[in-house]
Amino acid sequence: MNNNEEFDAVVLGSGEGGKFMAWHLAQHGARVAVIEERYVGGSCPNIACLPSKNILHSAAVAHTVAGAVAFGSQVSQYTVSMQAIQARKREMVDGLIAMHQTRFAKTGAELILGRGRFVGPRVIEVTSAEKPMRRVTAKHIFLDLGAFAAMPELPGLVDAAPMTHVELLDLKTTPNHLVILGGGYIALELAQAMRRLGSDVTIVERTERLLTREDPDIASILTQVLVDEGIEIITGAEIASVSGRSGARVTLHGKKNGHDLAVTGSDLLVALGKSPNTKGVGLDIAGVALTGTGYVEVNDRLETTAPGIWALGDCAGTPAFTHMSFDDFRIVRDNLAGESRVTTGRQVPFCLFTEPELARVGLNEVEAARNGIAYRLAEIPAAAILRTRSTGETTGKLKLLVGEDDRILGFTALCARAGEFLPVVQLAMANGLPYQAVEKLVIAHPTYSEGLNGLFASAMAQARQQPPGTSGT
Ligand SMILES: Cc1cc2nc3c(=O)[nH]c(=O)nc-3n(C[C@H](O)[C@H](O)[C@H](O)COP(=O)(O)OP(=O)(O)OC[C@H]3O[C@@H](n4cnc5c(N)ncnc54)[C@H](O)[C@@H]3O)c2cc1C
Ligand SMILES: NC(=O)c1ccc[n+]([C@@H]2O[C@H](COP(=O)([O-])OP(=O)(O)OC[C@H]3O[C@@H](n4cnc5c(N)ncnc54)[C@H](O)[C@@H]3O)[C@@H](O)[C@H]2O)c1
Repeated sequence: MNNNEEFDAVVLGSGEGGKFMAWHLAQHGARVAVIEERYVGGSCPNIACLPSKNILHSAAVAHTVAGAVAFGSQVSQYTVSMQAIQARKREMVDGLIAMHQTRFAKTGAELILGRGRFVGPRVIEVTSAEKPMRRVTAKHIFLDLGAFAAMPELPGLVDAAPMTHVELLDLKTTPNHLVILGGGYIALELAQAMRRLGSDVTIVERTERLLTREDPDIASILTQVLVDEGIEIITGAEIASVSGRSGARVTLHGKKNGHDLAVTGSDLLVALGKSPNTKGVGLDIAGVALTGTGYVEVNDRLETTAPGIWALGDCAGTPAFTHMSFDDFRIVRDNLAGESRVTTGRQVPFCLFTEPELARVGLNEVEAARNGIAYRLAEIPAAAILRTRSTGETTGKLKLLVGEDDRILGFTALCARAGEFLPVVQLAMANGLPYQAVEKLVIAHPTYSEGLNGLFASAMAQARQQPPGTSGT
């Protein structure tokens, strides 16, 4: 006789994919438990997407106030209160947690707060400081363990007590001079926000330019925007050690172009990508294999090496976006219902929430060239979107890659509200529509997405003059 509590399904980690799986199964009558160590609803609402966008918005407001005179409003004096910014963010996060708790209660999925660890092939032990230990078991187990900020083994880094995004998003005061190690998503979004909130900011990136996966023209426009806002950007930096302490005075030491480099600031944020939360979970006991980089090994149906155990989201090596973890849920849900859905070939749209935003789906020029794919290129400046003339947001451009068969290969938007352009293009791509279908849409004037008419019309005009494969191939 054992004390294992028997469920139909157990979800380990309450992130995006996991919570939707739990709610879905519970709504359909299954007895479901969700084990969550710390963040009800996962990292997105607590310490990642939404808190960061909340603070980015406060920073955008500060930026608007600072530049109000250009819009005809004279603001004689303003101050930024990080305390007030944090209070607004906290209120949002508390509301999101309450929303999640309500949904757990409504669906009947039991939320068990504590850390889960396999102690048998299908048995998970849940421990917490407050509650007695529990052991749960189920026929179906879903892993949604997420990831944490990667920390390289640099001499002096641990002693410098650097911030990750978690601490930075909880700051009660603005740093005098924030140094950011890494120049990816987190760095660019938070560099612009903290600069707008009053900090000096230096980005220190290893590659030769920012945004190496994006086309050079796109990367260079956004880089210039950040520089114009007063952000110092050091690329091609090989950092070897760290001295001092974040919160007081901290220095990165290394080389750039063979010369010594030392970057000193008051505070250090490390934003060098993520590592999966797969250690100490007893996955070996469950028969769940890991990849060489520590992610849960899954096939393209998101099945792990242990029968009856699936993995979703960041921990499964899914592109690290909330919407991709959500799509993992839909794939597993449909496969459980007898469909045959795979992750291979799905769209991976993304949006970097700087101002202007950078959004993309499908190929850009760099990738098309790398893969030897013939394309026609159309592009228009953001200033051709007439709405941007009225708001003063004329920086950026839109780019469209069209294949030999007139299908859309990829779309990049660097402009105000860029992320909002994606679904229309995605729908056309997903349904294999020729690009002319988007050109024919009647789009309300003067919306930002009216720019799609201009971009796609430009592709048609070029097609008349230029046969496919002559641009960029
Ligand atoms: C600062 C920042 C901003 C971001 N902004 C965006 C954005 O704008 N758009 C976007 O799409 N993506 C964004 N992301 C990425 C996005 O947050 C992640 O890709 C997404 O949250 C991953 O979701 P997930 O389902 O994999 O798991 P998570 O949301 O990471 O959830 C995993 C959960 O599992 C729990 N857990 C782990 N191990 C255990 C255990 N042993 N026992 C119990 N519980 C456990 C964790 O506490 C966590 O709550 C951002 C990330 C960061 C850091
Ligand atoms: N808007 C969004 O969707 C959004 C926002 C934030 C984060 N995220 C997700 O979170 C993930 C993690 O974000 P991130 O910014 O930590 O990672 P990232 O992978 O986006 O960027 C890491 C950067 O660090 C650089 N780097 C690596 N090692 C270095 C070193 N030793 N010295 C200097 N630079 C170095 C890399 O070249 C890269 O530019 C992202 O990949 C993304 O999927 C998404």
